[in-house]
Amino acid sequence: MNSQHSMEQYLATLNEPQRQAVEHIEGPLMVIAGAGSGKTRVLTLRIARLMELGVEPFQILALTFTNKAAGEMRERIERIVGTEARSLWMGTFHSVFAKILRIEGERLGYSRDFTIYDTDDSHSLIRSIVKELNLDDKLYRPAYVHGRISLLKNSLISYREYLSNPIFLAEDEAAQRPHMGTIYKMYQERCFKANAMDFDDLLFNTNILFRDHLDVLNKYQHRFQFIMVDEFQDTNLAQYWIIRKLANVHRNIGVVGDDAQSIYAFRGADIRNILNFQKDYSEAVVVRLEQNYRSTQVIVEAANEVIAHNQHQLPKRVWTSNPRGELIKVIEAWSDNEEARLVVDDLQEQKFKKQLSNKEIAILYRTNAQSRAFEEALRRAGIKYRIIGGISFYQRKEIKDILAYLRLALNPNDEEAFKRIVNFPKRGLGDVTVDKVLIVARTEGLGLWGALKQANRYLKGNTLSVLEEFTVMMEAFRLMIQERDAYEVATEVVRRSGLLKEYYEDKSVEGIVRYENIQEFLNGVQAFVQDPNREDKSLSAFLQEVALLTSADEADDDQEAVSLMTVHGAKGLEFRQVYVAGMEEELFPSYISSATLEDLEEERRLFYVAMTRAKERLTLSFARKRYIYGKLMERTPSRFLQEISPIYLDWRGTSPYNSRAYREESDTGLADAIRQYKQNQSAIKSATYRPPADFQPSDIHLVVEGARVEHKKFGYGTVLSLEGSGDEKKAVIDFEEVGQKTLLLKFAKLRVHTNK
Ligand SMILES: Nc1ncnc2c1ncn2[C@@H]1O[C@H](COP(=O)(O)OP(=O)(O)OP(=O)(O)O)[C@@H](O)[C@H]1O
Ligand SMILES: [Mg+2]
Repeated sequence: MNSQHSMEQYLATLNEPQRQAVEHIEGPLMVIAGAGSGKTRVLTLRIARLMELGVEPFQILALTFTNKAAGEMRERIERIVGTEARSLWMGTFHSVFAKILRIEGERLGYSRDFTIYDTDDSHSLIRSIVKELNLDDKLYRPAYVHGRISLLKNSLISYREYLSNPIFLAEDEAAQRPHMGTIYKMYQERCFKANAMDFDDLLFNTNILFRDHLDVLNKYQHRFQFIMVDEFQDTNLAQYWIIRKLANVHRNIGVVGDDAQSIYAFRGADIRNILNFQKDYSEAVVVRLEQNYRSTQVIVEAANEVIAHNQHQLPKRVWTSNPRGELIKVIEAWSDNEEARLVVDDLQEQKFKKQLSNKEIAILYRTNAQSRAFEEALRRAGIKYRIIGGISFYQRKEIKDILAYLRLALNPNDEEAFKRIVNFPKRGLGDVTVDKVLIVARTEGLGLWGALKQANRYLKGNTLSVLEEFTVMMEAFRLMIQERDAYEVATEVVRRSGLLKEYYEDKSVEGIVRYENIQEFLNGVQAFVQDPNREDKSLSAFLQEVALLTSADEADDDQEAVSLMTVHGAKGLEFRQVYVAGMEEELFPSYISSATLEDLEEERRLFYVAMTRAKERLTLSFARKRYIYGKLMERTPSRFLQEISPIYLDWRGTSPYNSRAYREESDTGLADAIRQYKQNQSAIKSATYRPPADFQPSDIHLVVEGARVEHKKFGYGTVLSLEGSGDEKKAVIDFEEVGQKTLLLKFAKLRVHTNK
């Protein structure tokens, strides 16, 4: 009774097309609509309504962009229909189909405990294959080869198809990499032998499973009466085929997306899936949402203007009845560091003026490398922030070490895990021994575990006994897994493996941090097993969850922190205030992407995504000079800035001297900037005479009396005098912001204007 009431309340807030989509029951449905028009909301309410109409939660499959998005959606639905919502099949494509492959993977020859290889594992495997084949590792760089294999798999091209179709070979030959097919084949075979799947295999193998095992397909086709996909524009072929097959019986497939926000073509996402959908489901009800509920008029209209520059797009109108709102502020800085300072100045002012909390603010950038300057500026201002994406907790060395132990305990054929930890902590087992084991495993078809068990046939002496000790230990872990939960196993593994001792005894700063991280990791495993909503508390379930975390999943929403992330990571999210940094040519649009029209259009969609994350206020910033690979380079403002009419912009002109703030002396950030500009002007000018190596990070030989230097923390300064020599060399520096300091050059990491 209560719950129905709230469903009705929700329905009452919807506009007409939204209601039509929510109330749609049977048959295919496609909602293609602009940013902020309520697509995700419609999808959520439709699920709740279906459940209210009596559809069982396990009959509904909903695929989202991040696991976090799935969690949030589940919570919302729970508020309407109650705890039943927990039994919905919801998550990313990868996590849902990994779950199904755990259950059905034996059909394909994988055991239940298969490992999911992460990018590092894949790269390491490729590196060893390239080495074995004696190929040029510059030509066959792991990241490149992996990208190529990934794209092939996401386009459902197996290595067999690759090898039997001259088209692919011709492509790679043109790129002077004729051995790509051989590497692809070996890569797949090695993964299979190691009982491992990489990320792309989760989709690729699901397709094979459904193609070759009709009884399995049939089971899931009947189970999932309703299938829903958010962010449909970013599905690739492998994903499209999975849902197409699954929906074949009931044909209740509902997709929502926005072609203007398609930003994963580089990973094989294909907007044509939107067109295919209309072909495959000609009876589909197509709903268009045009009203944006998220952003101000200024933001909506400016975003429309930008995206209109793309030739390839479906015609679409987006409007809003929200207030007109503030103009889009453009911040122009002289350097990347100053850009960060000005942004943080503005952010502080806004926080104060509008009583914003940190979590209502986001700073977005095109590449992760841009985060450093913002982190520093925020830290200096004492503002809490969190980086979403970047190096995640689970990517840290010490955590990957524990995970490798746990993975190997669960899947004793996991070669990449084995290579990582067989000699860590140090046991005196060298590469030669490791290679021997792996060669026996491969050539005799024993698999890694078989080869380990028979080590006495091909090893002897101390090496043999150490390796046998290792094998016995892993065996003990293996037995434990069957009886104990993930937490009990993890604590035992951390202790017995010697990992805890290794880091406990390391009293360097890094060692202490690593030790703490291990504790933190164990806390995480404990929380996992204590979660009352979780039925499966096994190590296997835990490892699966960790392997499938997307970078956006790690954000902790309760935290009172400003969010820093790439634009890609911000998809689907919204914030009251958004800063988009680095609006410069060759950065946004990125250097690689301005090459072809198609790439440029993808960058423009990315910028459209960035702009439309903002609810109330949007700020765009760029720098006139920026360090690129350690060199200070001249920058040109992004063409995207020109694509917004001046009527939407608060751009204070190209010179800070013209600015209102300069005249009023009210904007401290800008006033600082101007001061610094004046002081640096001569240095910068002279520096441009010998581009591009005008700045030399931390070269102590260039620190001479009178030199202008920049310090990470203290900012700009002038060297007054020098003392001592060699490692003891110190400089007395007069910093503009913090005054005089004496620094030991060895540690100071100064950037020096050579001033020649
Ligand atoms: N009918 C409505 N009344 C009030 N608020 C709404 C309505 N529809 C959507 N909203 C709000 O508008 C915002 C955007 O909605 P939502 O995130 O569902 O849009 P979206 O189309 O999925 O956006 P994106 O394309 O960025 O993923 C949310 O804050 C949502 O709660
Ligand atoms: Mg959405």
